Amino acid sequence: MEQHFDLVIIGSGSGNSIVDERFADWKVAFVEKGIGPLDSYGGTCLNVGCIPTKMFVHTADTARAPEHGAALGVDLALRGVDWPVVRDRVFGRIDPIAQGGERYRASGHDKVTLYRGTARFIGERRLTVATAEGPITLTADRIVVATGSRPVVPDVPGLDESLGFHTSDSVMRLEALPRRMTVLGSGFVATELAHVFSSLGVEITLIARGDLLLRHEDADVARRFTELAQDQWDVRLNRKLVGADRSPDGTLRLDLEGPQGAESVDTDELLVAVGRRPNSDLVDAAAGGLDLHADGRITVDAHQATSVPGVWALGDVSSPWQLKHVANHEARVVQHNLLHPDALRATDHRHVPHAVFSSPKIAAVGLTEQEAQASGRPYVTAMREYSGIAYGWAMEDATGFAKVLADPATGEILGAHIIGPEAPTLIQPLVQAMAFGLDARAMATGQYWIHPAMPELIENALLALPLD
Ligand SMILES: Cc1cc2nc3c(=O)[nH]c(=O)nc-3n(C[C@H](O)[C@H](O)[C@H](O)COP(=O)(O)OP(=O)(O)OC[C@H]3O[C@@H](n4cnc5c(N)ncnc54)[C@H](O)[C@@H]3O)c2cc1C
Ligand SMILES: NC(=O)c1ccc[n+]([C@@H]2O[C@H](COP(=O)([O-])OP(=O)(O)OC[C@H]3O[C@@H](n4cnc5c(N)ncnc54)[C@H](O)[C@@H]3O)[C@@H](O)[C@H]2O)c1
Repeated sequence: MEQHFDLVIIGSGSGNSIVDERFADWKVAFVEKGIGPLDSYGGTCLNVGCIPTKMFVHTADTARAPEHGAALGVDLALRGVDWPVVRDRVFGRIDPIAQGGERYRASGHDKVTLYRGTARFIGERRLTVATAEGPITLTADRIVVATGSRPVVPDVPGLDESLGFHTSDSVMRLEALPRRMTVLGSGFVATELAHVFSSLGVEITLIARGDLLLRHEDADVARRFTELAQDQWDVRLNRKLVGADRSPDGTLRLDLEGPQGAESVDTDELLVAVGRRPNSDLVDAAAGGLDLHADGRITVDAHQATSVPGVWALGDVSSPWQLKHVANHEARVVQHNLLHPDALRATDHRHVPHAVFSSPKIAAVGLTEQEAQASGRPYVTAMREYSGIAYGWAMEDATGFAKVLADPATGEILGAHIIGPEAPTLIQPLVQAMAFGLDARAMATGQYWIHPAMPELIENALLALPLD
């Protein structure tokens, strides 16, 4: 069977938000293969990414209250963690949203058809979809590829499906909390989920291949985070996983190579979190004539157009930033460009912020100091500790700081990095300043800063910049 459409959208994550009432006259098809253990509709962020992880992080932060209370003279005790209640609160909210989104797409509009199955290009603007009822061919004037990314599993002897390891797709739905969990990786997913499970009482061993965790952060931040992680978890730096095996009693044995030679770790569950690869292969982008980067991302121009006229791509499948706010922005640009082909809009990737919701939290925007150094442009930095502001005294925070980088001549803010409580919220005024061209001096002195609130940390860091 063959069907022709005005528009086909592949992937129901950020792609799902493109079609609104302005497309009412368009004949549209959505294609979604299903994600996570339940083959859910709605993509990574909703089902297996940002939203469940942050719901678990908030729970984990709450479980850590006794530790914070002790520093303040408040004697709290964690009496227990009811994992099924924790887990079912999260997915009891998320799963119905995914189901509702799918129902709406499947039956919400006469001119919209939802196909469940994997789409693959078989030519320019020509696809085959493997549905439960058999293959179907779709052709379209316009196609949006929003197929996202998936966890990478490194090629290590024994690390295959029969081992029973987890990725972020499955680990949040564990039947029961294990006594021990080993996390392979040292990036966003590894450090956020290590925080979640350790706060809920699981002994964490974290295996990193380098000597720093979160090594893409500003080096001062990555060093501070690595020190603090070593106080919480059994962190094995400079290690390589070379083998994995499960014994008959269920114990997983992981063989490592490190600075002291061979060693092994016994554990109950393994979480593999070593990065995500773009799903351009699943959609056979090359067969559709789409140009690819060496790392598999689909090549797009400033308007999110691919190398094939009429085909657009957005989000993790094409973006070097695997972040939901970036995918959302790109989806809005694609939406505009579909509706206004004669007045195309470009994406704005100038000041992309990110946050890591671990313990402690981290947030950043703009250049790291190592990037500023490599760029050769003049810069100055200033750093201020939470322990130097009144609210930091209130919290007894002894480890957090904010660091800012600026152009010494103009005061242009080049980068900002915060590690400590509420970092993802605290960074936002700096993102705004960079986006709207507010310089460091004007930002610090041209407005009131509520006393004694946490943003005084930013005010103090900006005031400390040695500008010309
Ligand atoms: C654990 C975790 C936590 C995260 N936390 C954050 C966070 O706090 N903040 C943040 O900004 N970002 C976070 N991210 C990243 C964020 O989730 C992604 O950047 C974002 O969801 C990407 O959106 P997308 O639309 O590109 O892809 P997706 O949302 O992944 O959508 C792609 C969809 O396409 C489908 N698909 C793939 N191939 C095909 C095919 N051939 N045919 C049909 N369907 C197909 C998939 O099943 C999927 O549903 C997190 C990611 C993970 C894994
Ligand atoms: N808060 C957030 O915004 C958030 C949270 C989670 C995920 N994400 C997005 O999802 C992406 C994927 O997350 P991630 O943590 O899987 O990837 P990542 O790129 O953040 O980190 C991967 C880590 O694995 C390490 N690594 C790579 N290969 C390895 C190997 N063979 N053995 C051991 N370590 C290895 C890398 O050195 C790196 O530290 C992130 O880059 C981010 O864009 C965002």
